[in-house]
Amino acid sequence: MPVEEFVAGWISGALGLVLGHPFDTVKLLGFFKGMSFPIASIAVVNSVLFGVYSNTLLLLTATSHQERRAQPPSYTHIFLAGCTGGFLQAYCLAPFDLIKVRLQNQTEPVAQPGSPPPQYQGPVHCAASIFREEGYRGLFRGAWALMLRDTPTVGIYFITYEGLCRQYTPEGQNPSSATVLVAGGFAGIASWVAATPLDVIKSRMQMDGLRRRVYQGVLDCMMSSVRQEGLGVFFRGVTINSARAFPVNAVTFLSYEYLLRWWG
Ligand SMILES: CN(C)C(=N)NCCC[C@H](N)C(=O)O
Repeated sequence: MPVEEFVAGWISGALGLVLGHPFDTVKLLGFFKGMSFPIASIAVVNSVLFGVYSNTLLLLTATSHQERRAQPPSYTHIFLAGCTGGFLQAYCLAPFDLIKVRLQNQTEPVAQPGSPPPQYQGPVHCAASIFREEGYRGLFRGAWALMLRDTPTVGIYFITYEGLCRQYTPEGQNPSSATVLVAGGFAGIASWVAATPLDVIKSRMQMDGLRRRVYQGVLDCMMSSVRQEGLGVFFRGVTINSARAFPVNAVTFLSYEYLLRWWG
């Protein structure tokens, strides 16, 4: 199994993360002040995403990354490989994402002088507390919603990227840097616009069960959210998700493409 796609995915995920840092800091109230946890999580998850995507395409089309410009895979194959990458990335992402959401939803993200300490004092403390209080399965709370979010939307991510690259690149050639940046940025936006409804539900499922269970499952969470807040609930955060998605994914794809070309 070729491993360079996993390594390129890891490095490009880390570079994208640095660009997404200001947006995540806004969203997460200082959670990303330290960079080590996000690098350890997002970069590893990105490595799984790109590595599984490329190896699934290799299985489906018998072409390596270098051969794919001359023999472009069909959009059906790209979508299926993207969905496979999305499904497996969701499994790896689930515990990290749960920790992120739990920390994000703390009213006091860091200890204030004179006030009681926050429930979770950092990512490691948060993981240990969830494990202690909710068991191993607790670390995977909301994982189904995450898989439902990521499986189709990562398919959309790679279809958009490939579609735009093909549109603006002469046949058989590698896309230019500008094309890769624009296609990667729009791939990020398209996938996040599609992912936002389930992203909202996923976060609610991850917060559920902290004191008592509110939702019976993903469907129940969707129905009661719409009943109480209307259909607009599914678009909460779509603007910041899209604003973050463009630069993060432009840089992710650019570095991924160039690393693979460089390793040749
Ligand atoms: C849930 N969605 C939209 C995705 N997983 N999209 C593909 C990768 C996104 C990239 N790692 C990012 O953080 O923007």
